[in-house]
Amino acid sequence: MIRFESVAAFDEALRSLPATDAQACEAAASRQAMLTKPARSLGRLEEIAIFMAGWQQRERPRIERGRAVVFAGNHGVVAQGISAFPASVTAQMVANFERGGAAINALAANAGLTLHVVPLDLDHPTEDFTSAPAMSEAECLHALIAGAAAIGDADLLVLGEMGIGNSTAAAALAAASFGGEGRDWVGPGTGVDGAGVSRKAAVVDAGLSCHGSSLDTPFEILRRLGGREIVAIAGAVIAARHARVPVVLDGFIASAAVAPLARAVPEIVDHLIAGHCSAEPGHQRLLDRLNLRPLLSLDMRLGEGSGAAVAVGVIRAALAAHDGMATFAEAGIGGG
Ligand SMILES: O=C(O)c1ccc[n+]([C@@H]2O[C@H](COP(=O)([O-])O)[C@@H](O)[C@H]2O)c1
Ligand SMILES: Cc1cc2nc[nH]c2cc1C
Repeated sequence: MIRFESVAAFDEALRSLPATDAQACEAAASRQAMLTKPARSLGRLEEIAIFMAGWQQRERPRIERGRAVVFAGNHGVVAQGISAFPASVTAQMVANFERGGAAINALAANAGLTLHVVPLDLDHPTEDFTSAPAMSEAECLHALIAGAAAIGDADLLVLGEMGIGNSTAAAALAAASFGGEGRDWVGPGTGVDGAGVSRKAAVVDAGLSCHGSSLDTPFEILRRLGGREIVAIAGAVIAARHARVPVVLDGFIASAAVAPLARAVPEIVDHLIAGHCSAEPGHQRLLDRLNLRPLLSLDMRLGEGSGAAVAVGVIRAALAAHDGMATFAEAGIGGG
């Protein structure tokens, strides 16, 4: 279990990532080649089965302990008028998750996932990143630890978030990690109008200029511009990697949590699947920078793990074909 007891421990965890199991990948690829279908005719379903085999270290991967985790956090930058909703909605939606009434409750159940909701100090929003670091070092480490602790004993992990204002923080993380200005990464989020989108761009630019050359390590980018739920996703991604647990990322904000990590260590994405491409305009660009190809593109822009949970249905389909199909030899079919 990864500890994140210090910034040095975080850096060490990020720089000592295990690789996929090449033997299990080879075994799964050989099995795919023997199944009763023209070579590669199941397209990305074949790649998914091989990906899952590598991380689960077995020729026939399974999803028996699929787990969705939704982290929630509040953001000081909401004071800048950058969301269509007030910060109070974060806690109200957490209560909705706990009562079972949100989209992710229905979609996690539909995908055969247990759902775990992790509210992170909602009564204490982060600082407004246009004038101060969003978090202290201790607060950022605490959020990383909460993320790592939430992975449980999953054999597939879905990561999502809830946090009014976090599409602005996500845009700032993307810009700090991959370059560009606020306007290259912002979008409507929960539904602000054109003037709101321009305000978001100015807020991101103000954050970038406030923190300037201090945005030089993954930890400092997360700490200065992120939020607790975003940092927790980063912690969960690193912890899952050390436990060799494949991860399905949700939308723009979940992807932005990985951006500071990927800038420094591009292979952090090797155990990640982008569940979908959200309608937030920066998401496709961000996925391109992360070198991730989304499974679905359904014009969703909800967050809370919803798009990733829908994508689990595709992953289950890939494993069902991989495990259940007959080989040419078993079926007595020649010429394959
Ligand atoms: O996942 C996405 O791509 C996505 C796109 C837009 C909005 N959201 C959700 O909406 C909230 C952030 O939007 P905003 O406008 O408050 O910054 C947060 O709770 C996210 O889960 C999520
Ligand atoms: C209602 C609502 C639900 C959400 N789920 C994730 N982000 C959200 C933002 C709002 C506003």
